[in-house]
Amino acid sequence: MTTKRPTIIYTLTDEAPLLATCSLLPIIRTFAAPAGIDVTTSDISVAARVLAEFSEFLTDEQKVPDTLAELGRLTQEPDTNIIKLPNISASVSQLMACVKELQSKGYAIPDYPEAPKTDEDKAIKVRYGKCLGSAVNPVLREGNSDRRAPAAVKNYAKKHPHSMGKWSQASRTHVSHMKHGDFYHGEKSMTLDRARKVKMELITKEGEAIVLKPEVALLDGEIIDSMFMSKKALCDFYEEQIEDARQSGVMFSLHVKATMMKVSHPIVFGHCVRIFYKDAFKKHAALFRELGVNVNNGMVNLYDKIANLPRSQREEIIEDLHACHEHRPELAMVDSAKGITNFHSPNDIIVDASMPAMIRSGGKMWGADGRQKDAKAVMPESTFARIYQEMINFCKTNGNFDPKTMGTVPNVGLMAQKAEEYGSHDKTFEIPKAGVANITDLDTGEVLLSQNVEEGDIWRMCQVKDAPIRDWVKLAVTRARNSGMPAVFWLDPYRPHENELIKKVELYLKDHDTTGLDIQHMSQVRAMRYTLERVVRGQDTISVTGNILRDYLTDLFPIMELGTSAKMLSIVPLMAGGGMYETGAGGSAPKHVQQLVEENHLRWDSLGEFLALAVSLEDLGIKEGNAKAKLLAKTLDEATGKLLDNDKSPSRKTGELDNRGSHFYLAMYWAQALAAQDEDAELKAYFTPLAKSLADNEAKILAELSAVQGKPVDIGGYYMADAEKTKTVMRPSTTLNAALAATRG
Ligand SMILES: NC(=O)C1=CN([C@@H]2O[C@H](COP(=O)(O)OP(=O)(O)OC[C@H]3O[C@@H](n4cnc5c(N)ncnc54)[C@H](OP(=O)(O)O)[C@@H]3O)[C@@H](O)[C@H]2O)C=CC1
Ligand SMILES: O=C(O)CCC(=O)C(=O)O
Ligand SMILES: [Mg+2]
Repeated sequence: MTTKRPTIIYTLTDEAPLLATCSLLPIIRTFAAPAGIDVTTSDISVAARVLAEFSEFLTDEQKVPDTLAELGRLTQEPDTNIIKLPNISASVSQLMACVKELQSKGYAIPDYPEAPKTDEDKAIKVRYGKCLGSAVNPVLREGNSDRRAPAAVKNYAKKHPHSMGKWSQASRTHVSHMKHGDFYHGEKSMTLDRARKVKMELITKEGEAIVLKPEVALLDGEIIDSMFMSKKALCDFYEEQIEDARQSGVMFSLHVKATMMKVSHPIVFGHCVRIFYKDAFKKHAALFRELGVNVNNGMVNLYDKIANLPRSQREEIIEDLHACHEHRPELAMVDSAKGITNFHSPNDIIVDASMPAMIRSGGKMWGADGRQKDAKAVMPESTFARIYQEMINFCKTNGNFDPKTMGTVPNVGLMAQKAEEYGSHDKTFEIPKAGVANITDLDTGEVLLSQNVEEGDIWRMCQVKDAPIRDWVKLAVTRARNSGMPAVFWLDPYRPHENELIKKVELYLKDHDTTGLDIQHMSQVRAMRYTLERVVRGQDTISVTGNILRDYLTDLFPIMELGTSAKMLSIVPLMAGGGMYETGAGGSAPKHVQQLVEENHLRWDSLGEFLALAVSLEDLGIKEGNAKAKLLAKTLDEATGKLLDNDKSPSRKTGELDNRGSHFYLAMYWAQALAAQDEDAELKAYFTPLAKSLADNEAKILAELSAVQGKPVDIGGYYMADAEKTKTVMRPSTTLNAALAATRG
């Protein structure tokens, strides 16, 4: 029998979370060691994934294993315990920047072929495609999602409410979505009567059969959907909305999720940009074609492509673009100081984070003049856009939410095994010719679902397997039971897919004892209204949702309740028995890196990591019968509570306590909690000296940590920072480093 040591796998990702890890990981290892727990790492950064993909271009010393594939495999093992930090879901421009940086560091990987001509280049583009967008989370999320604000965090937010912008009834901010011709309106759905293999095929009007996806293996009981977005309806919609914003004098902003919906949303984004600037695009059509301009990747792509043109030609284009603004509405800005608009890159405005930010600030977005103004938030797909309008209506009527009194809305999300739209990118196609798009049984030739499509329409197939649905229903019942909160399934009976889900939910609820539980299902808009009526009365309600709403609601409610989704507990009970603990529900905060590099201050809050680590340790303790791990979890929670009470979270301002300082306090409080307990004498003896040395040296350590702030630092890269340089920057307190080293012996 092998006696594998209990192991926590800590992911190394990108940007602010990776920087924070440099400081936090040595602390975690110091505390885990005496419980016999190994903390190993797994590098799943964009850079590591690119290098793993293009191994044959590298020297033997440069080659790295495919850690993401290995981690994905481990999610199938029952004792796996992963702490997953947010990672970059790269846009094309981010990927190209990453490639450039790696090449400059001597990695002879190929250029990203934006407009491939040869078969070889086409193959390279396909391989780079694997590193684009949300390429990590769907591989690891082999379980459904349980996201909530722990009681200590919620109570802290009630005591120390964050600022909220005022909502006025006169606000003209609103959401605009398509009323016809989008994915919602033409959706068809079915539950499979048996396992089948299907293909996705387009039969053109001329009778040509074009196989878009040769084979998808489907399981018995799986729900599949076929849906398309009409290009014409989308473009007409944009024309109307742009004109409506101009006439009514509100700013125009476009909100998509191009990271997760990496095939469809860049196309949806590109149409909007081309329509907005249509006169300039018409005038320069031939040149833009020749240059390979592709604004599906944002205006940044256009600016890059014209950068090397003769000055006069470049200036003429810029002038023509500017001239378009004269008869267009004002554009919402991502960074008004730098002149970066909402159209710069589809990944700058990511709907799950951008809409809550707008609602939190009273329905305002930034204008080019640096002022906050009302905006038309355009979200073409109507399926989920309506929830935001419902919340806006509520805020206009009732005023802004009050974090001091509002109830909490945890989420149970259907996510496992690439559920629903978020797993559809390999089954999403821009239709090359008008015709009929069929999902056809490969063996019998039976057409299961069929759509009439035109050239340029976006057609996709979504899947959700039966086992994840059963698991999701079970998780919802468990959470309702454990929390005592009502649980609402946000399911729209007018939507064919959700109608299929409702049947399954009703069936699988019967597998559980639901006596005394309040479990209902309602359409999204009603569910939002019902939940908000409770929220303002301080009542809590679990939202049980599909994959997209999981994503949207776990930023939306936390941002209202806690000011950020970084403070969420985000658990993925893996269906094979293991656990993945995501840290927070937000992303990798690129702006924080900029502040670190310019001013050596990292405002990233690792609360999400602290919470995830406690649950990971607790789970490991229970599964391995490791009492020391359980005690580490309990004392870590105490330390986290104390950190909140004593206000030792990072400040946004340079010169004040930052991420590294808050890690010091966590270590000190954790060591003190272990020194104070009497359940385990060994741990008490082990941590008492550390508790003492940290407390004795508090002032000295803080001085060392703050002395470095205020000056620029060099971490030797962005996508692949230099490990030694980063360590020097992120671990500047020799006293703290020595105390940790002395403890580990
Ligand atoms: N689980 C995952 O892997 C996820 C990854 N992403 C990826 O992250 C990147 C950035 O996405 P974006 O939409 O900008 O969202 P982010 O969540 O990264 O950022 C939004 C803002 O939230 C605040 N914030 C988020 N986390 C923290 C934290 N721990 N401490 C302090 N503040 C925090 C920051 O505000 P401020 O700047 O005001 O300090 C930040 O600018 C993208 O590549 C995206 O795809 C996004 C979501 C989840
Ligand atoms: O994987 C991504 O790109 C984003 C994930 C996300 O936003 C979420 O899970 O909340
Ligand atoms: Mg999200």
